[in-house]
Amino acid sequence: MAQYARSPAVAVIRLRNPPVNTLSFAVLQALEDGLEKADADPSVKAVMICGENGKFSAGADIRGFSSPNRPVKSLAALVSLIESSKKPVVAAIEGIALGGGLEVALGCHYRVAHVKARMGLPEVTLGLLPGAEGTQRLPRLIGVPAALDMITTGKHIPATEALKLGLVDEVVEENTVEAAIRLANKVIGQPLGPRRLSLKPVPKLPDMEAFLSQARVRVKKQAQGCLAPELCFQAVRAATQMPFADGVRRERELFMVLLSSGQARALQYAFLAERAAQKWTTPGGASWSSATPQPVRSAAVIGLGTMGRGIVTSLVKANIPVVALEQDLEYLNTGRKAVMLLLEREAMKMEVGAQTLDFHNPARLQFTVDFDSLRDVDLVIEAVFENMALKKEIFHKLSRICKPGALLCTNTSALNIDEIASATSRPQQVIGTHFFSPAHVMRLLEIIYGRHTSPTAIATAVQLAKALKKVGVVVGNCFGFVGNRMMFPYVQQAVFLLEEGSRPEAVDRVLEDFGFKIGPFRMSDLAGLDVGWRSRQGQGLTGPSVPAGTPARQRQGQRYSPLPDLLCESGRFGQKTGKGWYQYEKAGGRTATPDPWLHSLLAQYRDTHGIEPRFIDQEEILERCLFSLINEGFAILAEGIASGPEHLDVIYINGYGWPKHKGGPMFYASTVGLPRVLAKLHKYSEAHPDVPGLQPSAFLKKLAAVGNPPIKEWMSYLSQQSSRL
Ligand SMILES: CCC/C=C/C(=O)SCCNC(=O)CCNC(=O)[C@H](O)C(C)(C)COP(=O)([O-])OP(=O)([O-])OC[C@H]1O[C@@H](n2cnc3c(N)ncnc32)[C@H](O)[C@@H]1OP(=O)([O-])[O-]
Repeated sequence: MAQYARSPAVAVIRLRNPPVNTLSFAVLQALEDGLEKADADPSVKAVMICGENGKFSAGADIRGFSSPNRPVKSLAALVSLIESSKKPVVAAIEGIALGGGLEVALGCHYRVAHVKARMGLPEVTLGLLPGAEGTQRLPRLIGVPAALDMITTGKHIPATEALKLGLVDEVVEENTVEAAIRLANKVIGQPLGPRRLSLKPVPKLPDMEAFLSQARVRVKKQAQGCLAPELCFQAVRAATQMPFADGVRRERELFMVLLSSGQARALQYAFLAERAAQKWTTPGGASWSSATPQPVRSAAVIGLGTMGRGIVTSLVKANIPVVALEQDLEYLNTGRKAVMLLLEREAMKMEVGAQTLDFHNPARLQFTVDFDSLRDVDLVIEAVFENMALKKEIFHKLSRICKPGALLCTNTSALNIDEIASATSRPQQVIGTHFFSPAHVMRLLEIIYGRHTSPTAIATAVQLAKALKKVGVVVGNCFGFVGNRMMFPYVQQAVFLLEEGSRPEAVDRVLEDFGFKIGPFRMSDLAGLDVGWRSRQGQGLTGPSVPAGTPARQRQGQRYSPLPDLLCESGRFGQKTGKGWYQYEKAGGRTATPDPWLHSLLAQYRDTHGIEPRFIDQEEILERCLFSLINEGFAILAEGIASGPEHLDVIYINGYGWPKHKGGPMFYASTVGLPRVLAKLHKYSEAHPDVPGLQPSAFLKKLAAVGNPPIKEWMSYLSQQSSRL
């Protein structure tokens, strides 16, 4: 709703729709009523619009875009109504003015912002454009380069930058509403023509055409398959080429194209999925709504390898004092240098000096080899390499040394949390925190609870993720957890496709064209092929512990490909050795080139094993890789390892480079249609009966059988009994 009040000559209209004052129909209607009332009242000389609870508005309701009654046209009409008011209208921007919220403010004749307010037109990140005439007004106010930047990136800018750009007229540190009322009183009677943005010309550039053509190339490059940035560009270009009314018509046409696109639906789903994933529950009944986190005022990190360094950097950036521990002075010194380098770089990027991050202060960041220094910390993150015996030894020590109540986290990508916790006397405080490399950059944090992990421990880890500006997703304990478990069948299919006739570059191209940042073979080369090799050796799948007489391409009755093992046996570990599935310019090089050596290895391999190579088309590559990954996702949901498909999608978007405009693997499956996914899995599993990853999961079959329900209803078809935990 919008509340109407008076401050003698100024009518005050307050947008009220908690928590972020989205512009629902009711809010728009009340805003319109308020404007009409102010217009009709001769004692009102000016109007001030502000938001309830220190927030102006987060714009249109994202949940409303899929509704047939979406308020697109009425929002644009309302912005015009504000602008055409005969009495001056001032926006008092506190907290946020985003999307339609900022467009309302652009309709106002003046804007006053609080110094801590942020403004932006993030529609592009939702697959849309600012369709309430924002693409036409903003360039008139702040010029084409700045407007194009804001509209095509969707970035939020602070009030101080908004002031420099001319987006707001005043920035205040005290009460914004009072400052806006003061301004409203001051401008009573002044001509409004020059303040109406629709009447202003777009500021000229010396060579607008050249600027626009360069900008278009930049926008296309950054878009990575997303439609919205290009259409945002076209709408802004229209502002430079047409009168306001024609530009608005063009904006509306482009908006409708985007609104009906699958990409907009996927991106809006991804936004809401990220919020849904914060609402964790466990099959044991623990939940975000009842668990309370413990404060984390200090932390320790054990192990300063690649992961540990990134984790220390993240903690320092979040202003949490850290003790960094290594096993001996040599490792400690190497780790310290690397961490300092990372922090220097981060400080430069953040445009704050090392002094603000304060990492030279031993009270903020301390390096040690002494376990006793961990006595008083609130939380420890162990980040040594993946070795169960070593991790158990460390946790045993921690359980003796750390203060009661300290949260004990293990950074692992696959190891059993319960087994690690069994080495302590306090398994309720042990939890998995799976960071992704580089840990100070990647947004995902998989949070893995064990059999005994307490709800408080889970809530504390979730809170930590927030403090680190990461997306924490709570999942159950199983081999590979969610992300890597779904990745296994995907990579397995990619390798089987090579055996059958394809090449790494062909498989990668198909998945990169789909939208992945890198395909499975470039990803393996980047991560290092030796990691999986060691794990397979540990599982007895390769190496000397494989019993004599085991068929080369079979393990426990299932199809197995020794190809990755053969590469490792030749010392090809990927980028770090300059050779893997591709060749690189040097060890540590990053430019992947197809390798004739590998092609001839594949030919020889097929000869040796009597495989007749065949041409494999793009459809088969895509379906076998993606549908086997999705199939595993259904098994994970059925086992209660994750609370919903949104959790899996958030993990894939933020940790595995899944294209956000395709909404995540489970959302993608819902758009393909579950009966089709099922039929394809049936087809491929019939052709490859010895590959369990292609056999459709019972949950997928059930959902297809009940008529392909929408994704938000999937979990209601899961009976409680099927939960494994
Ligand atoms: C008409 C044509 C042109 C106009 C287009 C538009 O305006 S497009 C829109 C352009 N605007 C945007 O893209 C802004 C998108 N929003 C944001 O960027 C952030 O939410 C934030 C910065 C507003 C607050 O961040 P924060 O970390 O403080 O909090 P938080 O993120 O956890 O959110 C709290 C709750 O609010 C909910 N919610 C929030 N916004 C919307 C919304 N617009 N809609 C619906 N719901 C919204 C959110 O789901 C959550 O609900 P839950 O899960 O508790 O039920």
